[in-house]
Amino acid sequence: MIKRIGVLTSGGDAPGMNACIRAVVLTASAYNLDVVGFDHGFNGLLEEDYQTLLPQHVQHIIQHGGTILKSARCKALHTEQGVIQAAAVLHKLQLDALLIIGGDGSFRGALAIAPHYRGQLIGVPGTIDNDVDGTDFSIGFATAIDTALDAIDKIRDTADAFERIFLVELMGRHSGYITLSAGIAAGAEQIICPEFGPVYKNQLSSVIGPIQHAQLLRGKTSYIIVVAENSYPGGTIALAEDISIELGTECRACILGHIQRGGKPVGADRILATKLGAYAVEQLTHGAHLMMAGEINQQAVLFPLAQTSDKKKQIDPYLVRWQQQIASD
Ligand SMILES: Nc1ncnc2c1ncn2[C@@H]1O[C@H](COP(=O)(O)OP(=O)(O)O)[C@@H](O)[C@H]1O
Ligand SMILES: O=P(O)(O)OC[C@H]1O[C@](O)(COP(=O)(O)O)[C@@H](O)[C@@H]1O
Repeated sequence: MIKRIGVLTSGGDAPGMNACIRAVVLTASAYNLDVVGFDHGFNGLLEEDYQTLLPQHVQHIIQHGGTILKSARCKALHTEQGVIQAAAVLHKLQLDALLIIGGDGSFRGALAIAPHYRGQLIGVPGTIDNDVDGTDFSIGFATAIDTALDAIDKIRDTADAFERIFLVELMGRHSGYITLSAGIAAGAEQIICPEFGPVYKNQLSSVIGPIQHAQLLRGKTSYIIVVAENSYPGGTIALAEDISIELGTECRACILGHIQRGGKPVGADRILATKLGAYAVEQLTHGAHLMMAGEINQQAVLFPLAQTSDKKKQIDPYLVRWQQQIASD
């Protein structure tokens, strides 16, 4: 029988985290559980920076981006002393469980605390990157795609008007999910992301060839390349400069950056966040431990936290093939 649970948001914030906190608090209240919210991710846990969360505290937050609990990365949790301290605080506050809304890094943090903690640990995937195994989508991904699309569509207007080549850099530290999805939905002519193989300096033929082909044989005037961050030595601005030199044509870069993390969550993220937040609390009452609450084929499922970090989550191979063989031709 659990009575008190803690909740925190950790790592890159994602639109829909507030909707998830709301679902956690409302569901916990329905099961007569007390909820304590830690501020600033694991930092709040280590520093005992927390607040009691009641249903009235989560009123009208479902539509807001960011997170009312704040998010952060926490260096101290990478140390043995840090994880022991985290477990000690959980025991001190008599918390029977901790619910972590974050990405695979945050779940590694939970796994590090586990050997020292007597209570239950459960994760809910919240990251725009959608790079967590064990769930079709993570909270925030759908909104980030729409935000990126809004920007890329606007860039298309000016690219068309000036007949320019544009590089648009999108987020995703280790995964091309955002880049592939936004690139497909925007009708980008070319996509550069880790899963498509590396692009090396001074070996730009794989990038330049398709541009020339599109210009000469297809009469393309504007040309948009979406690029995942960290895809090129020196970054996307350097890539734009190198392409300009090779082609002898102006090529501009636009770094979308943290704009992708903000904004009102779209409906799909609010629904996913509500479902997974509620499901995670219910599963805690059934004893779930070291699990992530994910969604596969529209079904809420539990998935071992230890396997969420495998970084093997595949981007859609059908869309990859279509993009490489048909759209980039
Ligand atoms: N191996 C680890 N051991 C302990 N804590 C970790 C570990 N990996 C990540 N964390 C904690 O989780 C936090 C968030 O992880 P990060 O990878 O930055 O974001 P995300 O959870 O969105 O993937 C880190 O700042 C750190 O506090
Ligand atoms: O805001 P920061 O610390 O610069 O981090 C940027 C990174 O965070 C993200 O937005 C989200 O990543 P996580 O959810 O894994 O933390 C990445 O796409 C990006 O590389």
